[in-house]
Amino acid sequence: SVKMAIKVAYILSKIIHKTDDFIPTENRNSMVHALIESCGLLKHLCLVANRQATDSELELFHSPEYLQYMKKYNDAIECDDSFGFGYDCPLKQGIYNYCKEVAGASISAAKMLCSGQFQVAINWLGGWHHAKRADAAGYCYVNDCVLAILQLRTAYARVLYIDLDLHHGDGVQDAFCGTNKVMTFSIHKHEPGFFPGTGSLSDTGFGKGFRYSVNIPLKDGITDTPFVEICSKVLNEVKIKFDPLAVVIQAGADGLNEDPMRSFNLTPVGLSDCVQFILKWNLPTLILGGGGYNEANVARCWTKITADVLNEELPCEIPENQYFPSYGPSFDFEVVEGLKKDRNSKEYLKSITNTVIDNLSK
Ligand SMILES: CC1(C)CN(C2CCCC2)C(=O)N1c1ccccc1/C=C/C(=O)NO
Ligand SMILES: [Zn+2]
Repeated sequence: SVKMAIKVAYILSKIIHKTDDFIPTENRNSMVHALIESCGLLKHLCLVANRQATDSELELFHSPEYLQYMKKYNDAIECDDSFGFGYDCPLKQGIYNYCKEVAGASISAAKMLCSGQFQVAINWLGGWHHAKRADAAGYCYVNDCVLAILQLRTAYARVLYIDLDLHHGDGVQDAFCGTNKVMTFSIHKHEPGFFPGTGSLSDTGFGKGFRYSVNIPLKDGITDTPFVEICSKVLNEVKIKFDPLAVVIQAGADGLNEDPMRSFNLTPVGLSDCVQFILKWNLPTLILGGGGYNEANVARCWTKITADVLNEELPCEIPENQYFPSYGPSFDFEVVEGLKKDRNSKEYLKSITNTVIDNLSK
């Protein structure tokens, strides 16, 4: 089928290397951008210089005390464990500037969609879905997903949030669990003791938001085909029932094979197929990053998603770029499908699909 060329906004940060300091990886965000650039994709994108979020923009979701605490420690080098900081979320110098940069990028991307000038906006620096109003969690300090959704809600009456990360998008679900203007859909690993522990089948929202939280809890080992199949089946029902006017996709890549999380057997093809299924709706769509700790595979995945959004071909091999050695020994774009045992039986997948679709039709 002939695909129309669509206008795609891509948020550029001048301090992208600084954002790498706040994820437990080496140069991840810089590698993503360098690979996208070396594949010649920037000329097809509308590059938007990032603008840091203001304090008042961050306060649209986060508590002033929480932000004040981060501001205070922005220049310091020690911290205590209040507000969720401490082991999982070390407070580092520049933390507040990092939050403003990342949140600003997701808000800027959302603003591009509100202007009606773009069909898709991409911010690979964003996707930090665990952060709470006054609590850092799961290595997330500012919930840029929530701030982007709030921005989209100024122009769109109903916004759908879709979380493809290995982990449950709890911070976003909590933020909107009481409203029927934002539906949150999250497909994730759900096993005893696996972070954050929420997002079970019975986790469907409260009050006015009842049945506006959709959760697909999975076991280890799922592969591309059943992942794409369950996503498209349930999202098809979500589209009919909720009739969204804008969409936010968190494309966290820690479900890929060879990720240190060692959980799912996904490849970039599976994640990109999910994104393509959603883009067929022709709705204003914001694409964010998220988890993903095998830097080279995250870069391969998000570069493939960017190329597929543009309907542009990828080169066969990894082009010369600053981080070329990280792509050895294959030096190509392929991430092979994992061989871990798939603990999601056909019966299990069928039963959760039916339950979720039943919930949607009540
Ligand atoms: C500290 C990191 C983020 C990294 N990591 C692994 C991967 C590579 C080295 C250890 C984790 O398990 N983490 C976490 C620790 C505590 C709670 C949550 C997470 C991850 C959240 C996430 O990805 N959400 O989408
Ligand atoms: Zn994750």
